[in-house]
Amino acid sequence: MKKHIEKLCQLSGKPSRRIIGLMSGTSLDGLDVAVCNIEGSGTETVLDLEFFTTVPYSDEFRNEILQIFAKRQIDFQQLCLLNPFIGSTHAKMILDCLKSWDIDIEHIDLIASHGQTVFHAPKKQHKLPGFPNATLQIGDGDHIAAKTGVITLSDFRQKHIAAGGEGAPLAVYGDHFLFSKAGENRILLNMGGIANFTFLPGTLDTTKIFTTDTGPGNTLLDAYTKRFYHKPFDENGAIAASGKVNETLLAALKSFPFFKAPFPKTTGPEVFNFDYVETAIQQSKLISVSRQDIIATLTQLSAETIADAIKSVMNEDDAYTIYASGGGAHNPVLMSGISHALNRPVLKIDKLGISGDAKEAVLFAVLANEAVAGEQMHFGEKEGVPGVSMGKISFPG
Ligand SMILES: Nc1ncnc2c1ncn2[C@@H]1O[C@H](COP(=O)(O)OP(=O)(O)OP(=O)(O)O)[C@@H](O)[C@H]1O
Ligand SMILES: CC(=O)N[C@H]1[C@@H]2OC[C@@H](O2)[C@@H](O)[C@@H]1O[C@H](C)C(=O)O
Repeated sequence: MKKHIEKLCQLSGKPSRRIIGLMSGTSLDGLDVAVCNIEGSGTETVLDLEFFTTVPYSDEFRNEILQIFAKRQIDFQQLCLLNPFIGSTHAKMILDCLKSWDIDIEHIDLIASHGQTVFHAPKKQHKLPGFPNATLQIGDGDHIAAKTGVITLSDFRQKHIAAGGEGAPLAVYGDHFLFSKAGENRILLNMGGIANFTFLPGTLDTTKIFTTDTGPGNTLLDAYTKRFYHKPFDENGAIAASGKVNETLLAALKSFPFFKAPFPKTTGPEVFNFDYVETAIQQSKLISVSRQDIIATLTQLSAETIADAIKSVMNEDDAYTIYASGGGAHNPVLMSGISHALNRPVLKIDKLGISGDAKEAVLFAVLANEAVAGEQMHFGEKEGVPGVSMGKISFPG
């Protein structure tokens, strides 16, 4: 409708936009909601993170998603129902947040919704000849736009795939626009369910920017902490700290093909799940491993595979600084494991003035800002960072 197109043009021309960024990641812990005021675009982007919270998912809501999450065989009706249900539930969560922050919805320009990843299948993983990289996020943006009355951008990953990428990691764009710094080589490490990092060269040469997933962040730790201790996660790494790394099991876990494949690559809980760990336990022919030793070993697995991935692009004597974000940055055992393996400190991204918990939600606000007001991006021809705008536009009426 013409009035919506006109509104979009007007938003595009504004000096700044107030955008809500939403992320619900592979940990299924809740919906991250970030109210951002964004000026400019590209490397001129200036971000003011006004409000942030994580709205926790109820057990019922999480269990509905878990029925189809990262599974090869599912009930198709469940997938169909969840697409509008997640969209409407996220819309309600946004409206509740705005109420609690005393923000009038009229003062929001755009909503940027990641949706819920339910399956991720890059070619390197599915290996089916003739089929492309694929990923699926649900929680349709039309439901968010219709329920909030705000133009909504969603489903960001499909364009990345259409332009030759694997649909992830997308953090690299926001990382470059917000955190590239002349004179400092930076590694921006995010540890959610899955871990990934962005390398930002201090030369600001965008063709040297690099990003990849590294493998598990917290997903295996969460799964085994729930199984053994009936707790959602290993708070502050306390269980890992009480156990001992089992080197035989660690070696079996690290011998998995994903870790041998070249970078960049992406992955998800489709690969890193109970089956993967149980297979490694059987291969190790261990008679018994205590539950705390399993948690300690899985924590070390995340730490070492993150460090190995960083070592694949950085030499030991290179000068660079690591800034960590995501829930894993709250786990001191994981953080010190990485620091030890790389022989350098791992700082929290909060040092750069942004909450590490908010970073991914902010990213989607930045991507929506780019789609509406950005110029062409140039990251060279290499794999993983196509210079394209992302996000589909849903009008409210
Ligand atoms: N205090 C803490 N101690 C240890 N781990 C923590 C702590 N707080 C959060 N975490 C971990 O962080 C996880 C949530 O991280 P985050 O919200 O960054 O993941 P996500 O965004 O869902 O995942 P992804 O980035 O893979 O999509 C929790 O499930 C838990 O494992
Ligand atoms: C398919 C998908 O949802 N991938 C997520 C997941 O969680 C972490 C890692 O795997 C990353 O590749 C990605 O999310 C972040 C936001 C990204 O695209 O940068």
